Amino acid sequence: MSKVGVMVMGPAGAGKTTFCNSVMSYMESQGRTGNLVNLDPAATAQEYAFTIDIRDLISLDDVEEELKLGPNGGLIYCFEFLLKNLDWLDEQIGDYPDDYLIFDCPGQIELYSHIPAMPMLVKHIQQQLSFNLCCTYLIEAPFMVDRAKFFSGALEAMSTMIFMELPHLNILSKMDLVKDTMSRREIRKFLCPNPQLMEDDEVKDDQKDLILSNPKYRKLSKAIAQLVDDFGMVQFLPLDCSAKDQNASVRTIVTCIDNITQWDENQEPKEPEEPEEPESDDD
Ligand SMILES: Nc1nc2c(ncn2[C@@H]2O[C@H](COP(=O)(O)OP(=O)(O)OP(=O)(O)O)[C@@H](O)[C@H]2O)c(=O)[nH]1
Repeated sequence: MSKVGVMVMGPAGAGKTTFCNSVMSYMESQGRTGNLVNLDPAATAQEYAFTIDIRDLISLDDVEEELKLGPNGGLIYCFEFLLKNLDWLDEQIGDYPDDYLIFDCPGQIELYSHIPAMPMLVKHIQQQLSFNLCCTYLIEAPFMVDRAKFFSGALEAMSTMIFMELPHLNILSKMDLVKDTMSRREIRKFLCPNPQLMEDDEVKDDQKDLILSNPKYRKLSKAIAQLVDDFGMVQFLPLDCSAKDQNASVRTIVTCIDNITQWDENQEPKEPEEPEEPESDDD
């Protein structure tokens, strides 16, 4: 039996909730059971019901109203409140020998870059609740319309990977929206990119002034591309949740998650080890 958790992270509107629903639908089609955990205190209604919902503990609306905080300050307050009430989360998660939790996270990227609440939560779920966790980081494919933006997105994903210290999968979401602006062949280069990509980038009209007046621009972009490549983490998996056969789109991703988290439905639960008898002084 396995306890597996998938943290679904990424900027606002990247398609995290849609992806969570697609994973649930795929798992259903495979006769598997997953549970959705909503960690977004500002979430709205969605397709699959949340099994665990942070809004049952605290909601952003209440925090904004009672403490007069804005949406970002309110979100951070909600996470700090959750960290002070981890026994609530423990109780909600329960102590099942076998569990597959999909955590739908908020879209504020400061949670993934420097605010310690999210890594602290991750450590608690890993260490106190014994879940094998992995992070999926979604970035919208249509934003990657040029290579400089692509590498900037890759840096953002890399920063999350370093901050969370979790096995990490990058996902290019909304692949269906790419076909109007860039051919599929073009975007496929980004799935497994290398610094050479910066060499043959077209200079777009609206960037010409910037580039011509600042020759350091491309040099800097190339240096960043090299850095991302040196880290060797820049592979992206494509995702298209609008596809008729959504299951096909998430199958590869779920298989990767299963491999990373060592999910195994057939594994027998381990017998708890007998504590060793302390040696008697008489011996
Ligand atoms: N065309 C297309 N649209 C998508 C896809 N995935 C999500 N969307 C749309 O993108 C919008 C945002 O999707 P969400 O799943 O709510 O994104 P999110 O990352 O959870 O958003 P926040 O919770 O606000 O951060 C919605 O209108 C979705 O229908 C996709 O694969 N293709």
